[in-house]
Amino acid sequence: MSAAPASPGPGFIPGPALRLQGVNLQLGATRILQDMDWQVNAGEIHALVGPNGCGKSSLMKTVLGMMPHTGQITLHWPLPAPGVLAYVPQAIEADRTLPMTVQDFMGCMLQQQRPLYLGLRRAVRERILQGLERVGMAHKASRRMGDLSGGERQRVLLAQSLLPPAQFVLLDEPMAALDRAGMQVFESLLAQWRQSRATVLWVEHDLAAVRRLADRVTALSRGRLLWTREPAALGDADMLLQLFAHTASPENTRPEPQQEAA
Ligand SMILES: Nc1ncnc2c1ncn2[C@@H]1O[C@H](COP(=O)(O)OP(=O)(O)OP(=O)(O)O)[C@@H](O)[C@H]1O
Repeated sequence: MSAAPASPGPGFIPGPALRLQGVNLQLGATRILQDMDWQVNAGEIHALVGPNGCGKSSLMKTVLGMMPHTGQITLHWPLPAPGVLAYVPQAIEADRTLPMTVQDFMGCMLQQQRPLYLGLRRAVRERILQGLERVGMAHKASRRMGDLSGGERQRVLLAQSLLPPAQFVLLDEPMAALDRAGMQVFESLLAQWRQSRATVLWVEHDLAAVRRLADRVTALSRGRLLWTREPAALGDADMLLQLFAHTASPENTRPEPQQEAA
């Protein structure tokens, strides 16, 4: 069962609705996304599921405008001025030798109006610490990014998505490296986004979590949209078999090489 939507808090700007029409993405000879017509409602937590390599992250990057797609992608913001978008990528690599602390990283994300080597303004530093506090990472603010564990890095990625508060949130496997306490933190963030009526697009492999926490779920297979349903549909064994029995890879548009004659 999906969690019952909490009533929105006062003063929140709701998130946008998202619409894709005839979206295709081809990189080199590989068709990554094919003929995507899809809609995400304003203010819903919408999960994207499917086998490895089926195109979930590519779809998310396409929505973010990071991919050379064809077709139309529209965000219907409820206010005349666009709001804030937050993105938690699947992973970031941090060079251990790079002297960039967690606090510096958060400062870059906040785009304060002066170079980092001049230091963070006190007000910015306080906001950063509040964000890190929210994910249990305030005590690591002075650690180098390259020295963090995978789960710690994931928590910092979640922290940067909180500043400033966003109305459209894109999460690519945000629970992948989290321990049990980290998962609870993530669930509380989801509840916060729900409360503020943010639109959340959430790529996830943990189908039990999706069933429990999402409002709707879309399944992808080999770069195509398979279905959009209520999360309870994930309890249907036949549906899951249909989804995961497929091989994951998108289609290669190049013809297979011919066997040479003996
Ligand atoms: N830059 C690229 N050039 C060519 N192919 C790419 C590129 N980026 C991704 N792909 C291919 O696109 C397909 C979809 O990748 P994508 O990362 O979107 O899958 P995914 O569903 O998010 O997988 P996972 O669950 O493993 O994270 C994969 O087969 C991948 O190899």
